[in-house]
Amino acid sequence: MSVHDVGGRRRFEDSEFTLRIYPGNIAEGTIYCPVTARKNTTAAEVIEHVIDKLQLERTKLYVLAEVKEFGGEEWILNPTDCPVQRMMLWPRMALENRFCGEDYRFLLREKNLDGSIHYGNLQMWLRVTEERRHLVERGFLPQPLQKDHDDLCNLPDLNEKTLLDNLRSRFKQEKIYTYVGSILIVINPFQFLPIYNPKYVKMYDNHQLGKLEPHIYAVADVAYHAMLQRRQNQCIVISGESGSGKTQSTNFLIHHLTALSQKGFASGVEQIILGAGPVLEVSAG
Ligand SMILES: Nc1ncnc2c1ncn2[C@@H]1O[C@H](COP(=O)(O)OP(=O)(O)OP(=O)(O)O)[C@@H](O)[C@H]1O
Repeated sequence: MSVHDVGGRRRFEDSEFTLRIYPGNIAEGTIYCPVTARKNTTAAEVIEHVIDKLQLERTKLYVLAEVKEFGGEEWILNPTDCPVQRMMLWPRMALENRFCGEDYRFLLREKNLDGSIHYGNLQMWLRVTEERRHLVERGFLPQPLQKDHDDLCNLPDLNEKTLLDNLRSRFKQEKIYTYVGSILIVINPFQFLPIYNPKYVKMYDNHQLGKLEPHIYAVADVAYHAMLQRRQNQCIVISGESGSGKTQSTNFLIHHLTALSQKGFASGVEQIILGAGPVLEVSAG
C-alpha cells in the first residue's frame, strides 16, 4: 500500500458529513436537526449532539432509527452503530438530492421504560412532510432542486449557470446526452455505460426525436430515416476537443446506422467503415 493510499484513506476517515435527524413529535416545530459526523461517529454520539442542540430532556432514553421506505420499517441503530456508514449505503439519489430521496432518513425515537420503542405513525410522518412543504413555500427552507431538462431549449431561465448546472445534474445521473433542439451534447463519461446494446438499437428505431431520453442512436436514427424519406444525403457534424469522444461517438453512430440498414451485420460493412476511421484520421492529421 502506498503512502498516498494511507493518506487518502485517512482523509476519508476524517471527512465530515452532515446527518439530518428528524425528531418528529419529540421536538415540535423542528423538522430536522443537522449534525456533523465522521465515518466513525457512533449513534450514541449523534444522539448526544441532538439532545444538546434541541435541548431535549436528558431523563429520557433516545435511539436513532433508519428508515428506507416511506411509512416502512424502522431499523433501530445500536448505540455503537455508525450512522454515516449506514448512510453511505443509501442510493446516490437519496444522498445528493434529499428532496427526491425523502424516504431515506434517520429518525429520533424515544425509548419507553420497558425498553420498547415509542413509535410514531404514518400520520405524524405526513404532518412533518406537510409542515416542511409549507416552510419551503414561505421561503424558510430552500426550494427542492428542479427536475433536470433533457433539452436545454426547455430551460425556463437560460444562462451559463443554469445550463452547466443542468448538464452537471444529468451527468451525475449517468445521463451523458442532452439535446439543444436537434443538436446533441455529449459529455465523455470515461467509463462504459450499458446504453448501447441491441435493446437500445431497437428502442430508438424509427422514433421521433425528443420522445425518448437523448441518445446518439436517436441522432443516427433521424438521419437514417430522413435519408430514406427525402432521398437526400445526410450529414452529421461531430465536433469537440481532443479526447472528448468524437471517435467513440462516430463508432456508435456507424453501429446504429449499420444495424438499421440490416445489411451491416451480414456484410461486415460496419467493420469496414470502422476500419477506415484510423486511416482517415492519420491522413487528415
Ligand atoms: N460514450 C462514451 N462512453 C464511454 N467512454 C467514452 C465515450 N466517449 C469517449 N469515451 C472514452 O474517451 C476516450 C477518448 O475518446 P475518443 O478517442 O473518442 O476522443 P476523440 O475526441 O476522438 O479524441 P481525438 O480528437 O484526440 O482523436 C475513449 O478512448 C473512451 O475511453
